[in-house]
Amino acid sequence: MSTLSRPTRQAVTTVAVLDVREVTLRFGGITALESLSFRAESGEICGLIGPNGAGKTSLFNCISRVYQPTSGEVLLDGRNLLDSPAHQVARLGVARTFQNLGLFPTMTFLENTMAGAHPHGRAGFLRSLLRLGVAREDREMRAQAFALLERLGLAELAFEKAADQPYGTLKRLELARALAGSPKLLMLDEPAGGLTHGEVHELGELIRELRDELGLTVVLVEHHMGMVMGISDKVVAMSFGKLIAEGTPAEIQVHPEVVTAYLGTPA
Ligand SMILES: Nc1ncnc2c1ncn2[C@@H]1O[C@H](COP(=O)(O)OP(=O)(O)OP(=O)(O)O)[C@@H](O)[C@H]1O
Repeated sequence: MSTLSRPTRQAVTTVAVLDVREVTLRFGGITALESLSFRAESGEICGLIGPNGAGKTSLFNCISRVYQPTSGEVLLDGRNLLDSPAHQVARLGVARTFQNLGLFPTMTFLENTMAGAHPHGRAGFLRSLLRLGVAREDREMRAQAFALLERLGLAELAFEKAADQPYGTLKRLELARALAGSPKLLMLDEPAGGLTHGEVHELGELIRELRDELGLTVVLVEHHMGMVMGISDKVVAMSFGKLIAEGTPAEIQVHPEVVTAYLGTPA
């Protein structure tokens, strides 16, 4: 009989894709975020809710390095994002959309989408100057951008300018632009804002499908409760810069502190 002992089960320590640790953000006398912590696990859609001024956008801005937290850490796959300069965050795998559409109106759908892929350009500055390898990379980027537009049902608009297109269409284009950077973490800032009821439902479905197809982890800031509760695996609720509750959509909807934060009175 073998003397080898049975393999012991190793302790499994999971590293969250996004791990926000005790983040505090102050603007002079205003505390926008106070010692806020939460995790988004791999493949999770994590909804972030809270009344106006709760600090949701400030938190987004800390994760995407627009703001420098006063203290705390923001880890992406275990690596502190705050150690990296803002311009490297996209390259590390973080992409975001904006409340007020961060698109270039005079550029075509294809060009706008390709703009999201630039952080991954491998040609390098010197090679770019010498035009070495740039043409091939450009072709690859165009093909990838076109495939994304196709996936989002925008292929027929590839050579149209973004200006004057319907808002719902531009929201999809912004999603294409964010995905062009091949992110692991996709941060969506009020994607349902300004959309019709039907468009919100479609967008929710699309976000879930893209999460599955591309293996994304998604953080979703949204006031549209139907969308948040419909597609999130987990919901994090904030009020006055603090986390007040964390749980499944069903748990959060009846959480007394969440109800109080929204209604202003205890449930
Ligand atoms: N650049 C800034 N300078 C000063 N105060 C700021 C700044 N950005 C945000 N704040 C303050 O921080 C707090 C949180 O604001 P934030 O915009 O993050 O909230 P929010 O939850 O995203 O709100 P909304 O749902 O209305 O977008 C507010 O009191 C806001 O006034």
